[in-house]
Order: sequence, then structure tokens, then C-alpha cells
Amino acid sequence: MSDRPDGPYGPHGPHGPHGPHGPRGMDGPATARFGAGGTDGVGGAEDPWAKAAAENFPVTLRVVPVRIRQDLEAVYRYARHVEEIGNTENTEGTGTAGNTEDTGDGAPADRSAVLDRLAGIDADIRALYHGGPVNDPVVADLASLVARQRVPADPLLRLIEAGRRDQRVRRYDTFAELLDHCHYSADPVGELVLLVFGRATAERVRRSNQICTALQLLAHWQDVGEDYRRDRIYLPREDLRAFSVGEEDLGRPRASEALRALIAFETARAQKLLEAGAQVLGTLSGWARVSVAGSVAGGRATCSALRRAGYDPLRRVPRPTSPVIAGAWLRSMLGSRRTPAGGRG
Ligand SMILES: CC(C)=CCC/C(C)=C/CC/C(C)=C/COP(=O)(O)OP(=O)(O)O
Repeated sequence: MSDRPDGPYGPHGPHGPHGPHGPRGMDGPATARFGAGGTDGVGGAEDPWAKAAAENFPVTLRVVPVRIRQDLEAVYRYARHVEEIGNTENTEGTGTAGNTEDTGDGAPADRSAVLDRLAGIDADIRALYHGGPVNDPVVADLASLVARQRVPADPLLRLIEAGRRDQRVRRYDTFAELLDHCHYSADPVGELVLLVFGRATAERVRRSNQICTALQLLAHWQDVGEDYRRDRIYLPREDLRAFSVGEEDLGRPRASEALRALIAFETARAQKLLEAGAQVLGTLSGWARVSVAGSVAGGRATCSALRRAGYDPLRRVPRPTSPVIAGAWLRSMLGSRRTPAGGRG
């Protein structure tokens, strides 16, 4: 299969003429991360797909040629590394995206240590582009990809910014705020994947953003209970209010009727975004298409798992099974005809 031909994004860069915060389809993870293997009859420890999922490792890494796998691994390792640092618990208060000032009186030293680590990675990324010394081996592993595929710094830096935001924000007032967060925490991963394949055009990045945002949202809806115990709530406050769900409802062993209705609503919203983004598949071929189809399939399978769980993510974390993922992957591959308008894939 042919890979990696087309060039950089075009005159406006990957975000189009509106820049990174331009219009995003709202109604809007080389593959989805299929989430940690759960206990709901879905992938036990001996299931290799579930194992890949438990490591949050994209399943398509198993099928792509080694040269592509190395690049994708470098991207995922970097994204995971930055995410883990950004998700380090701090003892600060419950900031919201609308009000990012601290509201707590915890020990600021904790957070500043995390922010220092993120600043170190930020400096390393910049050094990568300016020929300075790079200290972090995970960043150093990106050097070859960055040079070969002319990867811009922006998506790499946005992941760091997501980590900074994670350090100060634990609540979102509106869905728009959450979407904005996904633009930093998830969308850069898809953009980097397209760059690995040499397929990043402005239009594809726009579609990829929809897929990645959807995958991030679905991961949040799967993890509502765990996130609550970590004092993180991604369900926007406006939606909690609209569905008469209280924060404390997220700490119960089972979801209330109202919470299930809210999760059904949020899942439908994410699926709509996912399907809009899936149109990118028609513009791709070769391993790029196989890989992105795997991501779309992971998202679709997660939607099914949430539905099968009656939209109750509290009783157990809804995870897709391997056969469901495989079936969805096949359908994603077959159901996406290439469109001439998409250009070279
Ligand atoms: C071109 C294209 C669309 C490629 C897809 C790239 C890809 C795998 C994006 C992942 C996005 C993401 C960070 C989802 C969160 O999953 P998570 O399991 O990390 O959830 P968590 O944030 O809750 O840990």
C-alpha cells in the first residue's frame, strides 16, 4: 500500500483560514484507544485486543508496517507522556474552565512541580525545532519524524497546554468549554497521525478533529465514575442542570434514570461528531485509511458498549468487546468509498 505522499497543509495551515479556534462543527483516539479492559464480559486479560486497550495502545499499531509503527509509537508515547504528567493529581481546588483561577487553598507547590515538568517538555519541543539540546527521551524520539514529515510544533505544544489546563480545571460550565479542551487534549493526536502518513490537509485535519474530539468525549463518558472519584467532572454543568443530575449522583454504584438520560444524550452528541469526522475515510487509502478506520471503529464500538450498558457507566465501565471492534473496523473500511474530491489519499 502506498503511504506518505502529500505535502503540507496548504495556504492556511491545518486549521483553515480561521486559525486553531475557527469554526468547529459541533454537532461536533492511529486508532482509537479502546480503553482499559473492563470486567463486563469484554475482553479479559488473555484477549490481546483488550490488552492493547488496557495499555491504551492503538490496536492498529499491530497491523501497520514497522516504519509507520515506529512513528505512530513515538506520537502516542509523547501524547501519553504529556497526558500523564498533566493528569498528575494536585491538591488544588476545583477550578472551572470558565474561571481558571484557583478556587482552593491546597499546596501550590504540587502544581508548580507539575507545571515545571510541562515547561521542561515545552522547552524540549522548542529545542527540537531550533537545534538545541533535548533532555526528555520521549521528545527526542520525535526528532526523526518531525524532520522527515515537516511536523509543525503546534499540535505538540497544544498537548502540553492541555496538561496545563488539566492542572487547573476540574469542571466545565458549558459543552463549548469542553470542546475547546478537546482541541488541546485530543485533536492534536489525529493531526499528528495524519502527518505520520503524509496526509494532513486542512480539510482532513478538520475531520480528524471531529473524530478525536468524539473519542475523547466518549472516553470521558465511559469514565464518569472514576473521574468523579478523582474530583474531575467532564459532564458540563449546564447539562447536569438540564438533566437534573447532581454531582453526588456520579459517585453512586448505579446511574440514576436522569444520569442515564444525560449519558445517552452526550453519547449521541459524540456519535454525531464521530460520523461527521468519519467522512475523512473516503479521502484516504492504504495504511492511513486502515489506521483511521480503526479509530472510527473504536469510537463506534464504544458508542455500542455505552448503549448496551443502558448508558450506565457507574455499574461497570462500558467497554467494547474485540469482536465488536473488529466488526466495526471492517464496516468502517468497507463503508467508506474514496471520494475524488478528497484528493490523493
Ligand atoms: C487521524 C485520526 C482521527 C487519528 C486518531 C488518533 C487518536 C488515537 C486520537 C486519540 C484521541 C484521544 C486522546 C482520546 C482519549 O482517549 P484516552 O483513552 O486517552 O482517554 P483518556 O484521556 O480518558 O485517558
